Amino acid sequence: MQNAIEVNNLAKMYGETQSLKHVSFEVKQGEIFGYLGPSGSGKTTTLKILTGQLIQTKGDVTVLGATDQKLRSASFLKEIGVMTDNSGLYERLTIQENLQLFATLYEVKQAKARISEVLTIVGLEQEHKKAIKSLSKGMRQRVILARTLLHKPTLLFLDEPTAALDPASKQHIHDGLRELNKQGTTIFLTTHDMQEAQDLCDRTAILHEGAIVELGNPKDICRKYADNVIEIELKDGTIKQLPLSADSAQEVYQVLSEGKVEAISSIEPSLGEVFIKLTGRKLA
Ligand SMILES: Nc1ncnc2c1ncn2[C@@H]1O[C@H](COP(=O)(O)OP(=O)(O)OP(=O)(O)O)[C@@H](O)[C@H]1O
Repeated sequence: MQNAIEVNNLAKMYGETQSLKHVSFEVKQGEIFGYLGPSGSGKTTTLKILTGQLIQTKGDVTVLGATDQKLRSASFLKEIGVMTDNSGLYERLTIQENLQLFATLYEVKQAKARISEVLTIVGLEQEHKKAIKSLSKGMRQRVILARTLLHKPTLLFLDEPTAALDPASKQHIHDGLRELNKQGTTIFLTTHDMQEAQDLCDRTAILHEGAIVELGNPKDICRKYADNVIEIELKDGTIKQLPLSADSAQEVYQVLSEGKVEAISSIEPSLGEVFIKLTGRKLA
């Protein structure tokens, strides 16, 4: 199957500032791909190049088979959905009226039914009569996501979709994204929230100062940086750390057969800890 996104040796200069350096990765059809990095690492720059809003200095980008000028064509824009923090909602109108307006603009067929579908995906079907001005930040974000979905994009770009949202609102957005993904939508999302990446993404790229420093499944990345140590918690509260090797087998067998074990776990760093290890930088 053709990849949804292919990026080869991508570089971007803003005057003298190099914001991307030789970035290469691909996103498979049907994946949720997380593009992680701290502020200023180049996430938005990449997203803008992939969605035809910015032209790269060097390198090749193919999105849904489109390259160069085609990334700015109407037919390409119909295939993708782009969600940024730029709201553009009409404050005095209701959720339903806002979506109706955008459905007309996008020439969405059977708009009423589609609006009902997207509201169900974001969990706002009961709230459709509420005015935008009465909504919380999290609910507004869900309306923006619903608007992004109206024209049934097969590939969705999300720029920090849950930044500054409370945990319950984050959860609603995550549930909506999982549902969309289940229906076949490929999702590319930027975030500096490592927990979000760990919970949601099939694969993630970690970006640092314009370069990818790690790429893979979040669990595999964490395992790669694990210290290969297992921790045994005994019923008397003692904690033993043993190397994950054949030499530890006898000791593990002994405590297990004596019925002393409360829990055995492997010690793996979180994605956030891996990031700090790789770059020496903390995330927000
Ligand atoms: N229009 C611009 N002109 C000059 N420099 C820019 C411009 N846009 C971005 N940059 C620089 O390029 C680098 C990458 O910026 P970018 O916005 O892509 O990072 P980011 O990872 O999305 O950050 P954030 O999480 O804060 O949005 C930064 O050093 C930034 O200052």
